[in-house]
Amino acid sequence: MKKVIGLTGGIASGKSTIVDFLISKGYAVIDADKVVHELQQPGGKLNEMIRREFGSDYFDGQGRLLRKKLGQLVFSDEASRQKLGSLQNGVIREELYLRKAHEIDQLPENGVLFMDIPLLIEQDYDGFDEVWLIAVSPDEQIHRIVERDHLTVQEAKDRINAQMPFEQKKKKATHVIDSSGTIQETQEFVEKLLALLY
Ligand SMILES: CC(C)(COP(=O)(O)OP(=O)(O)OC[C@H]1O[C@@H](n2cnc3c(N)ncnc32)[C@H](O)[C@@H]1O)[C@@H](O)C(=O)NCCC(=O)NCCS
Ligand SMILES: Nc1ncnc2c1ncn2[C@@H]1O[C@H](COP(=O)(O)OP(=O)(O)OP(=O)(O)O)[C@@H](O)[C@H]1O
Repeated sequence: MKKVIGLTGGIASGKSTIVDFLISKGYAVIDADKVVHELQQPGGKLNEMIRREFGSDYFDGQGRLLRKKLGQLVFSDEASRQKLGSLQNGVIREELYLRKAHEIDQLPENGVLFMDIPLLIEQDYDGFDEVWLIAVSPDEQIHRIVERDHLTVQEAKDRINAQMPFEQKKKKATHVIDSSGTIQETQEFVEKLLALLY
């Protein structure tokens, strides 16, 4: 039987790192952040919608969305975040379900599709055989965000606070992946979960 696994976790919990590992193992993966970025680029379904709502200050001369700039606005102002959500969420959801149907069609019998969706639990995405939730402490998230994205501690906290706390998300997860150790340790644990799938 084909399976679809949802992969989720807070910001900088290690989703992309696990996705890279799954791809290296030959698994099919839909990465929601990448899909959103495609939809936001010139010609994408969201590009013009965002320009109309937020103005051309958020675009460069080639019509590309200045994501960092829009991120600074929406993660420091809840009303703007909600406005962006009302604008984008329906289009994103529709695109993700379309791609999911397409990828499932391509899967071999007993194949597994992963969907990395950061807001999977917050936004009630469904239709998964399992949901894998990555665990990381807020302190570690702040540390990683500051290191990786060169944001201030306050900016890191704003992003974390825009998401549902781990304890609440845990209720909806079938498996929890601890990412507080080394990347290798996380990968070894993921290997164990993969082995349980068959
Ligand atoms: C605000 C935007 C332009 C910032 O772009 P940027 O390149 O700086 O960040 P990126 O898209 O890579 O997201 C990084 C992480 O931020 C978190 N995040 C993104 N959007 C949100 C949000 N609305 N609420 C809470 N956390 C969010 C996620 O953990 C995500 O993995 C962009 O994140 C966006 O359009 N977000 C809303 C779309 C969305 O819901 N994305 C999540 C996919 S389900
Ligand atoms: N055990 C671990 N497992 C996964 N990532 C780790 C681990 N230890 C450190 N990291 C680091 O944490 C940082 C964040 O990882 P990654 O970019 O994969 O997170 P993410 O959840 O995809 O982030 P975002 O929500 O911003 O898209 C990276 O710099 C990664 O190298």
